Amino acid sequence: ARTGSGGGGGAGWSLGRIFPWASAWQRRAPAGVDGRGPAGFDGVEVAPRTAAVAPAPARWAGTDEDPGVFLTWEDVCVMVAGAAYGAQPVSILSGITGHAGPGEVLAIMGPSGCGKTTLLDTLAGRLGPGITETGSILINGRREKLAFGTSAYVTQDSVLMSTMSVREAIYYSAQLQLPGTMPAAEKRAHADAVIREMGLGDAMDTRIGGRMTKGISGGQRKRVTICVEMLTRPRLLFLDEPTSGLDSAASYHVMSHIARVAAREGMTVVAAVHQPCGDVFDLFHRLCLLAYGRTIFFGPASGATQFFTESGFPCPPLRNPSDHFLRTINKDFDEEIVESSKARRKTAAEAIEILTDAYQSPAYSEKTMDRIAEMKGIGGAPFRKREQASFSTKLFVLTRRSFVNMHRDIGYYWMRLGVYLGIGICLGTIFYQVGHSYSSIQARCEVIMYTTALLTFMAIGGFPSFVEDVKVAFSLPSD
Ligand SMILES: Nc1ncnc2c1ncn2[C@@H]1O[C@H](COP(=O)(O)OP(=O)(O)OP(=O)(O)O)[C@@H](O)[C@H]1O
Repeated sequence: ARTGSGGGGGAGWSLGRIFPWASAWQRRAPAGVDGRGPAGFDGVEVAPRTAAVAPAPARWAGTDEDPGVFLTWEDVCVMVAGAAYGAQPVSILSGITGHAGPGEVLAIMGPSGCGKTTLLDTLAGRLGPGITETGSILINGRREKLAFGTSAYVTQDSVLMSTMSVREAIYYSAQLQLPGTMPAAEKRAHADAVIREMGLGDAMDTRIGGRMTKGISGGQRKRVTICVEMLTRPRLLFLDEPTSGLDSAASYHVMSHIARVAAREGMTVVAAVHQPCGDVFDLFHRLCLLAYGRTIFFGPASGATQFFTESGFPCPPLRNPSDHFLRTINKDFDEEIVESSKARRKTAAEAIEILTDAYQSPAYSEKTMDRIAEMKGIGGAPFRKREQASFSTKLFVLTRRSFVNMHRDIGYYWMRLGVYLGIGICLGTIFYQVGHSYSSIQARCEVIMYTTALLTFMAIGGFPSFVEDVKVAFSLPSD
């Protein structure tokens, strides 16, 4: 199997050669981790969390200068203005507290609409206008806006250029995001490795496609988006529904790869996940379970089952624990009655109250607060902006990509070319041999006016492509 981007020793090239900033990580990583490199996606068996993704300290030992990203948030509340004019603001999140550290995967779970994406957006500093937040969100104990290349966000809806192939989409991103000093061949090798790690080897040359043209599947699109964001090996990675649209095997391989990279390189991963299967759930180090904007549970993922059992909602035998958690706390469907070990069966609304109160007990919430206090004392130097492509490289790559995109888009380029030719022939024949008399001055002015007006109006036809370009530009990590 081909080794991955951080493969190190066993690979023909090393992470340190590609990412100068990563050499220190590589040196620190234990031989067993480094020498192996991430297994390919295709059919390679990956051991569960206990073996393949050990807790962070075993893999990642930060230094004073580079302790990794310790993200803490306390009492985070998010309010959004009501839809009607003058309506009261609506609370989306209230009093959310938690933490995530290097080498760990934190899963945010909860019923649909509970506030998972809002929490991710809040932590990533991406809340839109009209939404207000309160509370304290700190990185290594200080307020810090992470510099370019330090954090990445995989959104729920992937924004990709429909005319590009998988390989091209990732190559162009690699050219834009990776350091200008890195040779083009290494960028390509790194992009190829990341593509294979995500199990996209067979779809490399397939067109991404969009609404009008069929291309890769929804699950493959998701993986392409993850590839694009993981190219720079960010220190903090936010993932919104990384496994949506994937079958259980693909979900497991994608998440296990992310967890392995996190453990090896000290990456902090915060992922909003809908309905993980048992194997995927086992990959999570920590779980933040939300219901209707409130915390139901925050702590080691392996401790959630015990928490539910102690609170009177044991997981029935042969049921996936994550299914059990979500069924217990989903009150969208009134008829749902959850099974409780206590005498009376409970409604989901009652279950949520019981679990929320149970989580406030010192055994659970105080542990979280203690860990947050520890993380706030980590300190370390602010994260430096990572090197990226030069202005001239960006200009060249973006111009080239734009031309490739335009000439492949029949509606944008070829049809308009046909229309221009038609208009040219019409105007040419109408105003053929207008002569040089005084009356021809008027005819010449008309030609200029028609040509200018038509060119202006025809330019509007390019607007949809421009909008697509803008979306892609905004989805890329900003400088
Ligand atoms: N800008 C907004 N204006 C009004 N309500 C909003 C806004 N953003 C989010 N909400 C509401 O906040 C709640 C949480 O939304 P969010 O997208 O965070 O949920 P989610 O848990 O990610 O859902 P899903 O799993 O279905 O993606 C929802 O009820 C949603 O309707």
